[in-house]
Parts: sequence; C-alpha cells; structure tokens
Amino acid sequence: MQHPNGTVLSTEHVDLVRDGRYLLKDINISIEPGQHWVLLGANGAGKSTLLSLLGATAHPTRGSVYVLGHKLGRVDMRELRMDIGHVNPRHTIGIPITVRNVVITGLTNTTEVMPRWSPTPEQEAHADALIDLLGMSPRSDALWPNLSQGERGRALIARALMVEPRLLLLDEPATGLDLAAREQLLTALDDLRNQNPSLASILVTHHIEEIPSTTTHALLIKDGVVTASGLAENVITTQNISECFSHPIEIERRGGRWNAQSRPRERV
Ligand SMILES: Nc1ncnc2c1ncn2[C@@H]1O[C@H](COP(=O)(O)OP(=O)(O)OP(=O)(O)O)[C@@H](O)[C@H]1O
Repeated sequence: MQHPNGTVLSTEHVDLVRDGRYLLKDINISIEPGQHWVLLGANGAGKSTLLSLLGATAHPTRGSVYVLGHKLGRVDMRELRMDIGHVNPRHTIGIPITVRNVVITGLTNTTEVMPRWSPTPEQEAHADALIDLLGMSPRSDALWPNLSQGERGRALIARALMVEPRLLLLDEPATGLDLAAREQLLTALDDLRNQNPSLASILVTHHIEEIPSTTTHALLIKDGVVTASGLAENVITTQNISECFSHPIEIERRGGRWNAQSRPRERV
C-alpha cells in the first residue's frame, strides 16, 4: 500500500472516448487527504463519467489514473473499490432490510446481508456509531422501503463509510431531498469531514446550493473538458460558472455556502 499522507487520487492527460466521441478530454487533477472537491457541470458535461474513472469502475482510453497509490490497469479494480466509499442515490435495495443491515452490507458491498456471514461485535458497534453520526439512530430498525428519500441518502453514506474509506465519492447525494432533508444531509457531511481530517471526498452536483460549506476545492467541467479547477473560492465565481453553464449566472457566497441566480443578459 502507499504512504498514509500520499496523494489520494490523480489523473494525467486522461481522455475517455466512446463511439468516436470524447466524453472526457485531457483531464489532470490531483486530490490530497483532507481535500473535499465538488465537481460541477451542466447535464451531460461528463461528471458521472469522470466519477466512474475516479471510483475505479471504468478505464481511461488514454492517460493515467492513480487511485489510492495504484495505477488503473495494473491493479485488481474490485479490490481497489473496497477502499473507496461510493454513495449512489440510485442504489437499489429490493428487499425489506433494516437501516442497520443496509449499513452493514457496506462491509461486503452486497445488497443484502450475506448468508452464513455475520458481522463481528466491533463491526456492529462501528455500524451503530456511523448511524449515530448521520443522525439515523432513531430509524436504525426501520425497513428500507419505509424510509424517506433523505433517510435513505444518510443511510447510504453510513454504508459507504463502513470500510473506513480514504476516499468518499458522492454522486448527487441531495437528489430528491426536500429543503430540511438536504440541509440535514449537508450538516452530516460537514460533521463527517470535521471528524475525519484525512478523509478525501468528491461530490458531484449541478446545484450550487448543494455544495457543503466544508468544500475546499472545485472542478468545473463542460463538454468533457475542465474549464476551471483549484481552490473553491477561486473557482466558484460568477465568471467561471457562467462560462461552464453557458448562461449568465450571478454567484454569491454567504456563511460558507454558495447561491446562484440567473443574471439578465445585458442589452446590446
Ligand atoms: N457508455 C457510454 N457510451 C456513450 N456515451 C456515453 C456513455 N456514458 C455516458 N455517455 C454520454 O457522455 C456524456 C456525459 O455523460 P455523464 O453522465 O458523465 O454526464 P453528467 O455530467 O453526469 O450529466 P447529468 O448531470 O445529466 O447526470 C453524455 O452525453 C452521455 O450521453
């Protein structure tokens, strides 16, 4: 394995081509422990495609991707994925299992608790601690089909954390949440990051209001090309966001969070 303080993730001149079309072009990023990135871009910009490379679920057509010290293509991707927490709100669980068991399945990366397998008391205690961290203790025994969208989102983050990942990937975690549920989720993320100073994370969204205040860096992507990347306060600006979304948008930052408002086009 690699040095504990090493770069968590990096890409060098990465292209991803499908059916003769560039979905990603010349992507260069480097993510260190303790950094929390947001990936912003319009529909179809390439955010999920980039996340699938960074989460070791796809290979680049050209260039190199290093995840947790391993170069993709020279490592067992399945094993590598065990060290990455991946939160996908579209994760499907077809059977009625409890929140606690959903979280426990993070250890085996399965949709149900594996037959003839049971967690150790330490693993059970770890699951309970994560459920508590995400504010889900009162719903620990609730069945998955009976959970609200917001409760599911928080349960899935706890599930992703079971393997104590060094890298947490969040693909539009606030999708479908109402205002209160979104705010609870963002607070839970901020708490999680404060309690795990070496954790690195990447959050994908197209909503500026869904960026947690603990975000340190941002990457803007448009048509598969990075249009800006670096410290969040330098990247999430009126000019950069307007260019990335091809629309005049006014950006404001208040209390660590960002707001976006359409800016009327200037008359010519
Ligand atoms: N396997 C594939 N083969 C061909 N094209 C693909 C494939 N996967 C994605 N695409 C295309 O690549 C582009 C980027 O898709 P991607 O899902 O990464 O965008 P996104 O930024 O996550 O969009 P959204 O915000 O709508 O979720 C889209 O035009 C999509 O249709």
